Amino acid sequence: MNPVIVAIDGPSGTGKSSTSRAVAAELGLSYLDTGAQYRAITWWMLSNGVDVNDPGAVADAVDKPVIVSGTDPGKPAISVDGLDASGPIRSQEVTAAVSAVSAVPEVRARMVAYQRSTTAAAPGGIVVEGRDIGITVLPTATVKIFLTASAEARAARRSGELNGALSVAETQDALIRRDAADSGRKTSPLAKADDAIEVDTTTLTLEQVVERVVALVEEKRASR
Ligand SMILES: Nc1ncnc2c1ncn2[C@@H]1O[C@H](COP(=O)(O)OP(=O)(O)OP(=O)(O)O)[C@@H](O)[C@H]1O
Ligand SMILES: Nc1ccn([C@@H]2O[C@H](COP(=O)(O)O)[C@@H](O)[C@H]2O)c(=O)n1
Repeated sequence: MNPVIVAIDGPSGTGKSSTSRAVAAELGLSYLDTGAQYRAITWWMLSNGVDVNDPGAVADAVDKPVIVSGTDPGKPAISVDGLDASGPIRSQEVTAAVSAVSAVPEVRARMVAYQRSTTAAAPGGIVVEGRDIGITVLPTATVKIFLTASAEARAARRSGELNGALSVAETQDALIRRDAADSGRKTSPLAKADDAIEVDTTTLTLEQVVERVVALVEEKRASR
């Protein structure tokens, strides 16, 4: 039987990473965080003096960094040129620049090829999370989920994580700006696939979301 491939997309802060890791762990699947890859290439561009607002300069440098993603849901890992990048890719500087870098078509082409080869190399199946997985990266995924949540709920969740570095209102503005950039770009924008199942997480606990997604995957597995 073909391996189970689960695509989880949605706007920022809807719970994609937390849900995807827990679902993969529960079902014994691999896990791929594609947002971490776009963050990693952005971190490399910033660290190497590339103007992230110049698409030509970003495209010229696209093949230079060596980015390697781990696929163990219990131990998410990402390295750039052999260095652990899991901390620096979460900085505010990277978060503010990532939408500009990820809009560059050459960046997307490189990342999508890597995401597809990682999926093909996961014999037991995989959960892949991002913005364009269901439509562009893995259009034949076994199950497609699109997570949503109100802007207020997402901002409250995120600002709790940032230990007060930004107010809830500032966090909400930043999330809305990033979603607008990600939804508005020409190449492979953030969007829900027609055959994706939408799960609104606003009033659900993480455990409830995981339970729902696991049930949807099990249902699909049983009907194959
Ligand atoms: N259903 C939920 N209820 C409450 N908090 C949640 C829920 N799901 C996730 N969270 C919390 O919200 C925060 C954001 O979750 P997570 O990083 O999984 O979202 P994301 O969609 O991957 O975000 P981004 O796209 O910005 O990387 C985390 O602190 C997480 O623990
Ligand atoms: N499939 C994807 C995944 C992510 N992006 C871009 O990366 C940014 C960071 O993603 P996080 O999930 O870590 O917040 C996101 O804002 C997008 O710009 C993407 O383009 N495609």
